[in-house]
Amino acid sequence: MFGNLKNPKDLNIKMISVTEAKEILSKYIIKGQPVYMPLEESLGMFLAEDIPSGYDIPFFDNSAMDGYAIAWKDADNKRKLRPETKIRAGELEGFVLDENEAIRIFTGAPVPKGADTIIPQEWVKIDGNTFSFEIDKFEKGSNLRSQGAQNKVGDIIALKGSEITPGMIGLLSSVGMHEVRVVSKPKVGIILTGDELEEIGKPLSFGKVYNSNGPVLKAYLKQLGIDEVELATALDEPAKLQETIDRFLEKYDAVLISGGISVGDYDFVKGSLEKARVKELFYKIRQKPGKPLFVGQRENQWIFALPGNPASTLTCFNQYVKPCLMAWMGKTNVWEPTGIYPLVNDFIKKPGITLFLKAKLENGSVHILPGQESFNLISYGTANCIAEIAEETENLQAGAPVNVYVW
Ligand SMILES: Nc1nc2c(c(=O)[nH]1)N[C@H]1C(S)=C(S)[C@@H](COP(=O)(O)OP(=O)(O)OC[C@H]3O[C@@H](n4cnc5c(N)ncnc54)[C@H](O)[C@@H]3O)O[C@H]1N2
Ligand code: MOO
Repeated sequence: MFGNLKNPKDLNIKMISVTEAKEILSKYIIKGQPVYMPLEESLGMFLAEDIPSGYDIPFFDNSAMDGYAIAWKDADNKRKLRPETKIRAGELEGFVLDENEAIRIFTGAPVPKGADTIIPQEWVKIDGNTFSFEIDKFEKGSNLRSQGAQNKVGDIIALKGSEITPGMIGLLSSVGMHEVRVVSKPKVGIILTGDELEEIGKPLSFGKVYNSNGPVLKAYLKQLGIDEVELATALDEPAKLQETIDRFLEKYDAVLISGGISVGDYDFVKGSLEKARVKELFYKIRQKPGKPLFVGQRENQWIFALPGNPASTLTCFNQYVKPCLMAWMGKTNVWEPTGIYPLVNDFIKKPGITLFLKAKLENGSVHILPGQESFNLISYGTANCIAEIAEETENLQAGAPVNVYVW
């Protein structure tokens, strides 16, 4: 009877495309609040403002080498060494170079007034108080780090929306910042529904399945730097589920629900969300896995009801939850794939549905992994990305470019 069914459009069920879903979400983006954070605790967050430097950096002309400070003169490689003076890093006294003089200096030390070039000690000959060096190896300004060479006072050194990486922490530390204004992270509640769920640690019995979605979602949030997370399990029982959803909506900026969002007699999530006054943005996307994804909002909260099949939960998090939470935290360009890479093998597909496939990106090529069914987690250990085969695409030949989203 269903032998001629070609694609989900034929089912006359209202479903939107992946592109439409992402357009809707980008229109309804919710942003976190600017907050002050100690710099050392801000790793992975995003700047809420442009950062001007409070100083010229370097703050003073200083030596890039252990050697000798001189004033450059073409065709003159001899100077008189000032024997009693050594300028070291951290030196507070301001020295002045005399005419035709060389002064001993070390890396990071302030350059004496009048000097403009540093000759490293390897290229120097000292004979009594006579200093000479290999002039053809250098030019005026060699090995001198000028005041303001990194940035001038008032220069914008980091832009709003930039991620606080270890490198960014270094840059902001170099201008003396110990606190930054970043965008707050969301607090996230996860509800795992299903009478069949068994907690890890207990033996598995007939009819049960280990709750793998909980650990996946928690780990994914941790990877995004989101650590205020509470997990709860809920049986497929409307009153209890409603109580858990209502309680989580009181506490969390984003509520992720796994399972119970399809059309079965024990799928109560959608009804519970309606009762909780969650405004639906969409329900069901022409994609596999993850077709019955529900996304809604209430006040400034995100609600994602992720289809319970493990591959659906993982894909929907990667494609929709992650970008929305990253946008909340102040990241820009959240919808961009990591890149476009060629397929290693041919791939057979019918048009009318987008496929998200667990894959391995290796040496610039995409291997689609075996075991793509929605229940099957076998590829999770080796996959490092999700490959997107677009809705309109039909069969693909090896070498065809596809969008790739690294975890
Ligand atoms: N008649 C129809 N049935 C189904 C349809 C449909 O269109 N018509 N859609 C199928 C698709 S596609 C998906 S995806 C699933 C989504 O179902 P639910 O979101 O209601 O999820 P559940 O039924 O609760 O569970 C589905 C599956 O996943 C396992 N599961 C659930 N939670 C977890 C967890 N935390 N860890 C590991 N595994 C979990 C659960 O045992 C089920 O096997 O609906 C199809 N049905
Ligand atoms: O959308 Mo379901 O994800 O095919 O299992």
